[in-house]
Amino acid sequence: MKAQIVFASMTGNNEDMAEILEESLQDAGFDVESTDVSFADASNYLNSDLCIMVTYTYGEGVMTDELRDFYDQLIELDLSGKKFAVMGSGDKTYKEHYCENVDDFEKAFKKCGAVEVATPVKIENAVDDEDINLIDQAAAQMTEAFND
Ligand SMILES: Cc1cc2nc3c(=O)[nH]c(=O)nc-3n(C[C@H](O)[C@H](O)[C@H](O)COP(=O)(O)O)c2cc1C
Repeated sequence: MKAQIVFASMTGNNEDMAEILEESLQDAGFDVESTDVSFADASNYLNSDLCIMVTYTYGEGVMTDELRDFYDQLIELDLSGKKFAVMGSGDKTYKEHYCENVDDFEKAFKKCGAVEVATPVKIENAVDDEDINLIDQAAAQMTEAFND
């Protein structure tokens, strides 16, 4: 099974999440490709069974230009028959905007016809041991979805 992870990260927290998820999925037998959103083309999701977005949220939920460009590509795709998951790191001091771009991508994948196979993981800032458990649990849910 092929998994495509796209991550958006400025200071490394979301990149760390993506790396942990990548390892976890590889251990479960997935063939994983992980790409920085700056270099990613959303159409790559068409070649994978599991589509994953790991994203920051900056600017009180307003997407950065690179995230918006990627989002605009994604929203045009037909991802019927694909499975998806989203996760990200944000900061609760931004209150109602906490991890808002994670929610934006969750809605976008649903609009594209993909089926969500893991509970979104939202963590605060840097990854700690508890967060690693959450990411691993989400990876287990993703894996389970292919065993049904
Ligand atoms: C200027 C600025 C704006 C931010 N806006 C938000 C926000 O709206 N919502 C949120 O959850 N976190 C917000 N954050 C926190 C970052 O998303 C958080 O630190 C995250 O871990 C950064 O991820 P990265 O290290 O992958 O870039 C903001 C941080 C900065 C510096």
